[in-house]
Amino acid sequence: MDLTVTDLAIARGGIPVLAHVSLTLRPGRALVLRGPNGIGKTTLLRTIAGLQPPLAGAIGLPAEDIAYAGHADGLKATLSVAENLRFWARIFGTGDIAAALAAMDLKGLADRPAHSLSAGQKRRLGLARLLVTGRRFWLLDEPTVSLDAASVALFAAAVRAHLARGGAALMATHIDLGIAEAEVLDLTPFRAAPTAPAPGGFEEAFA
Ligand SMILES: Nc1ncnc2c1ncn2[C@@H]1O[C@H](COP(=O)(O)OP(=O)(O)OP(=O)(O)O)[C@@H](O)[C@H]1O
Repeated sequence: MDLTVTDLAIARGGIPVLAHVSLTLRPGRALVLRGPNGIGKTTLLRTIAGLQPPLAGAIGLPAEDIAYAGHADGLKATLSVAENLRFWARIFGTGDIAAALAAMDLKGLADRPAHSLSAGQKRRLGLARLLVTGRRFWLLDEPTVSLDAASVALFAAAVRAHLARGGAALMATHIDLGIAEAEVLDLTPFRAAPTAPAPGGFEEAFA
């Protein structure tokens, strides 16, 4: 089954951000969302992940097929790296954390409490969590923030392996991940038209 977005209109803080966005993401494919700061990449990902409703349009894919990794890493600070992954593996009904530890080079940190990790190590753990979800459609918001070059390469390899297994990835990122087969969607043309000012102007509207 594909992830389909049809004629989507979305808002943030009550203000329309994007309109008429349509896209299709097929298993085995990656799509990179591009556009200037504030265009609405995060808002689009949050909407597709089911974290906020769209203003209009349709999203064709059950939320249970989606794993979302946003800006917050969502780690349990007092649990170790391995315990964090086991926790998520249980939530998602999967078992094996060894492959996730290996994929993001976390074996040597497995017993360290999450709160003691560096920013990049925390990010690697957050991304390793994707691997234990067992979900096919990954929605990733700036996944490489804080990662060094070696970790970006590890992450790109994990995404490629996911695609090869029939997974798919929709990613907002400003950097080139080196995933040559990824398609790019520039959201700039979909910027929503500014809303009309209220009759009587600002002062009347807020009087
Ligand atoms: N919590 C919020 N409340 C109200 N408005 C917000 C909030 N977060 C973001 N916005 C606004 O919503 C619009 C879209 O923001 P969004 O974060 O989706 O953009 P983005 O393309 O992901 O940006 P960036 O590249 O800077 O991460 C922007 O105009 C932004 O100022």
